Amino acid sequence: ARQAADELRPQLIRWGKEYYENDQPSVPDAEYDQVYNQLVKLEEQFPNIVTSDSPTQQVGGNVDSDFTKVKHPIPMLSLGDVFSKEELNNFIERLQKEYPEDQEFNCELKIDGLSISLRYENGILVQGSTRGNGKIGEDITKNIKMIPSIPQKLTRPINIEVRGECYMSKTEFLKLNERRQIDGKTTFANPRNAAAGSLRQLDPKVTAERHLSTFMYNVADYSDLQATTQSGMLKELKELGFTVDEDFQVAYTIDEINQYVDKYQQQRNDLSYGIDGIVIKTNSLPLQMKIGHTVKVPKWAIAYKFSP
Ligand SMILES: COc1nc2nc(N)nc(N)c2nc1C
Repeated sequence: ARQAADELRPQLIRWGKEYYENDQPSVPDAEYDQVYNQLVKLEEQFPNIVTSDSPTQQVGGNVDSDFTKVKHPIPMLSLGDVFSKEELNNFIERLQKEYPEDQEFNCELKIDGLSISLRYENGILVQGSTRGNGKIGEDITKNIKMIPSIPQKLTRPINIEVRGECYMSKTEFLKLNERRQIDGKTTFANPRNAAAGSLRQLDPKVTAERHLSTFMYNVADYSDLQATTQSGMLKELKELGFTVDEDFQVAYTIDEINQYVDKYQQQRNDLSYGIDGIVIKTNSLPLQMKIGHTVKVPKWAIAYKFSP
């Protein structure tokens, strides 16, 4: 097992660097996920083979030296993921076994973009950053200001840190790659890499011409919000001026969750942007706080990943 893990780890670290730092991965996400989960299972079986540099011990991503660094006051976590309905059901059942009061879930589309964090003081946008390694991100404030869907000023003068996904629509992606082909440049493998490459630009003018979009879905510090549920928080973010993916839906049973998953598994190709799965979250915000998170992921949320 140790020998197997010693082979998997460096490969995942190399792939991780390609994906997070150069936005040009050499393998499809599904292959990375599959090898990553092999390592997770090995480490679960033989905990003593876990090393501190193992990709399972840190949120992916690094910080490019060209950008000013930003320390996230509240770490930006990633999400645990499952790849089958059976695993999804197990996750929900385990959660409800530990927290019987957890009977209401918010189902959301998992946009295939890159995570960003936006900080507002008295309702004014003061900083935008990438997730980086979860604790330290890159300051991309100048680029963030070039994205039309990101409000420079909120409808209420509050202090808030909002997290979400920056993505490129399928049509923008195709147009960009066509242009790059004509200019004899390399093309992007998928919209996620195109969005990452466009956002992590040193020249904000380049970001401006890439027509990026955003959906905000989480709040790091929601002390100034009235909402007490995830679904209510999304509505409040919309009122504040953010763009929110309106496809979210509250579910009260595992069947309703599965119906939502099936619905968007079918509609996936008709959406104007790429999604790589569904995120199911405990809807009660106080309960989210009570359930908490591991060093890497919230324990009140799970990502159901679509097979490619
Ligand atoms: C609570 O943390 C998260 N929530 C999310 N929600 C949606 N809808 N999509 C995501 N990609 C996402 N990612 C993270 C880390």
